[in-house]
Amino acid sequence: MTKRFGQVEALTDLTVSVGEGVTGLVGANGAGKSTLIKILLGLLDPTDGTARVLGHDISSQAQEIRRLVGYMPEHDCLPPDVSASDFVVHMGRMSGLPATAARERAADILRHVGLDEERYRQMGGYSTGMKQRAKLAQALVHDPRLVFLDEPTNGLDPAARVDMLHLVQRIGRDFGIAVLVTSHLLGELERVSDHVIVLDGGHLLRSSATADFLKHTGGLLVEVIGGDAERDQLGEALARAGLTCHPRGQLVAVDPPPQGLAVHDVVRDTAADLGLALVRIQPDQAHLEDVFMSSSTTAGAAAPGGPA
Ligand SMILES: Nc1ncnc2c1ncn2[C@@H]1O[C@H](COP(=O)(O)OP(=O)(O)OP(=O)(O)O)[C@@H](O)[C@H]1O
Repeated sequence: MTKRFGQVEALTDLTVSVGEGVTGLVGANGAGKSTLIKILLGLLDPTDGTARVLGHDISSQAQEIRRLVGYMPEHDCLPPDVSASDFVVHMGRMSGLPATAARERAADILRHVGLDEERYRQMGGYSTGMKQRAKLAQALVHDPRLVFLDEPTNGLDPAARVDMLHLVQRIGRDFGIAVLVTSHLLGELERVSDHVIVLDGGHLLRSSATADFLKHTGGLLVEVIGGDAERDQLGEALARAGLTCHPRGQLVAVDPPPQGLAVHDVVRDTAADLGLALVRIQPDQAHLEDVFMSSSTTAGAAAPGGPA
C-alpha cells in the first residue's frame, strides 16, 4: 500500500505481513510506523492499496477489526482527572463488555501491567511509566487477539524500559495475543520480538525472523540514550580507552577487544564517567543496524503470512 499526506509519502508501495507472536516494527522517527498502524486500525485510509487484519478488510470491516484488536497509541491520551481503574472499566464497556465483566477484567489487567493501589488515583498525577502501563491496560481489557503497541517504551528510563519490554514479551508468549510493537531504538525490540520489520522513509527495508538478523562477530554493540552526539562522545572515549569502535546507526560497534581486556567493565565505566545512560551492551550479532546502513531498498518483500 501507499499513503501520501499532500507532498509527503509516508508509506511507499509497502507489502508486508505479520504473523503470530511478537513482531517488532522498527524505524527512525518519521519512518511510517504510526501511519501503518493507523491504517490497519481503519483510522486512516491508504491512498492506494489495501490490507486485511485477522482476515477482515480494513476499509469495509473496520468495526470488526476494532473488536478483535487492541491499540496503545504513542501519545498521551489519558484523561487527567480520571483514575486508571475507572478509565479501563470504561474502555472495556466501550468495547462491549457488560459492567461486571468490565470491572473484573480491568482489575485483572491492571494487576498484570503492574498498577496496584495507584489504579484508584487520578492519572494526571502519574509518572510516565504509570501512564504507559494504563495505556497498555486499556489496549488489553477486551481480551483482543492482536494488539498494536506504538512506542510503549517512549519516555521511560532504562529500568522502566526493561520492565515494559518484559511485559510486551509476556503479552505475546504467555497471554497468546499477537503483538505488533514499534520502536525508533533499533536494538531494543530484538530481544522480545520473534520477527522484525524494518521501515525507512516509508520503504520496507527488511522483514525477517529475528534469528535471521543475528550473527556473532566477537565484538560488542553499545547503545546509549541520546542522539549522534552522545554516541560519538562514547565512541571517542572508548577509543581513548584502547578500543577500536565505529558508529553503526545509533550504536557504537566495538571491534573484538585485545586479549585480557575486561571490555564490558570498560564500556560501563566509560559511560558512567560521561554521565550517559546505557540502553544495552551485547554481543555484536544484531544486524538490524546493518540493514539501515545498506543502501539497497527491498520494497515489496513480504514476511511469512499470519493474522494481520
Ligand atoms: N496527519 C499527517 N499529516 C501530514 N503528514 C503526516 C501526518 N501523519 C504523518 N505524517 C508524515 O508522515 C511521515 C511518517 O510519519 P509517522 O508518524 O507514521 O512516522 P513514525 O515512524 O511513526 O515516526 P514517529 O515515531 O516520529 O511517530 C512523516 O514524514 C510525518 O511527518
